[in-house]
Amino acid sequence: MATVDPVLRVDGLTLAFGGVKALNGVGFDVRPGSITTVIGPNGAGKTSLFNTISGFYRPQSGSVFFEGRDITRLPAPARARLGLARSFQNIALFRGMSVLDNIKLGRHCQLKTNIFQSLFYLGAARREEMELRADIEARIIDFLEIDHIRHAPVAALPYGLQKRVEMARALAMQPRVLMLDEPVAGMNREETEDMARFILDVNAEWGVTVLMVEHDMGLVMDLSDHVVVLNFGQVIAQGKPAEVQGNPEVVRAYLGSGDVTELRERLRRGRAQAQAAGGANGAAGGNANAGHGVTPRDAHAPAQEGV
Ligand SMILES: Nc1ncnc2c1ncn2[C@@H]1O[C@H](COP(=O)(O)OP(=O)(O)OP(=O)(O)O)[C@@H](O)[C@H]1O
Repeated sequence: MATVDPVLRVDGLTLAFGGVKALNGVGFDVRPGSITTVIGPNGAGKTSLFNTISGFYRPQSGSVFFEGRDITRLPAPARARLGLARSFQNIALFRGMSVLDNIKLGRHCQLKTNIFQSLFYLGAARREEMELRADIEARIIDFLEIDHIRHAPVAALPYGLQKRVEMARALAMQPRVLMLDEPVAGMNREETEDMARFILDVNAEWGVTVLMVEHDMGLVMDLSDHVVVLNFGQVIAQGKPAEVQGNPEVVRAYLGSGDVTELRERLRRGRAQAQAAGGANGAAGGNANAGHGVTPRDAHAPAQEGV
């Protein structure tokens, strides 16, 4: 069977803060068109990894390849221009600006004209601005169902909508790889389901490869094609969701870290589902894939408690 070249390759990344090795020889491939998720207990190195891939941190050793090109030394904006866009764990929007203006800022990194020309609406800049506006309105705003808030200041929006606007801004960069840092952190159930649907649609309908960091294990299992598990700055397992879920080393890493919040949450969800089913089907309580209102990517894998 022919092998597919990875759209993103991380090779032997090492990053240290003083004596702390946040990343220690991290390597994995992201297949084009996939949803790949990085998980791991608190302090495992997930944020450091994201910051290194997107160009905010410079590793001491190792390389990042994007579509076969070594981008390890490229600054973050140049990576964004190549098609590597990201959102942040803590929302990084201009809160006083409208939704539309925030989204437009995302697209400016792709414009041939500079932002000052755009401001004064000169010649080609004006045409490009008009095309930009039409493109944004037609595609991204419609797609993310934020038409009704396009002129609202970001600060006035509920958290879930702000996260959606952040995703819209990242999409305005026309990425080939979209990096999402904890896309559903702090969201309620309904907001999480909406975001899960958008991630799946961005991937399936727009053909955008997704690389995300996420703690919500139900979402990870539902959405991911490939899961990479970090612990103490090293990849300790990777594979299909069901494979890593049942991996004893992964279970040990979560228990050993004392990071039992997620386990508690999974048990709580399981109990809630069992109650909702009226206790008629005891198996429902053990299925962490249920409850997100999306179809699991790894639909043929056995649903099991693991991580
Ligand atoms: N700027 C920094 N200065 C010093 N140490 C840091 C810095 N950033 C991260 N670290 C350390 O590097 C290690 C990895 O941290 P990182 O934030 O990447 O983990 P994480 O998996 O994202 O954690 P969490 O799930 O809690 O966000 C930790 O030991 C952390 O204390």
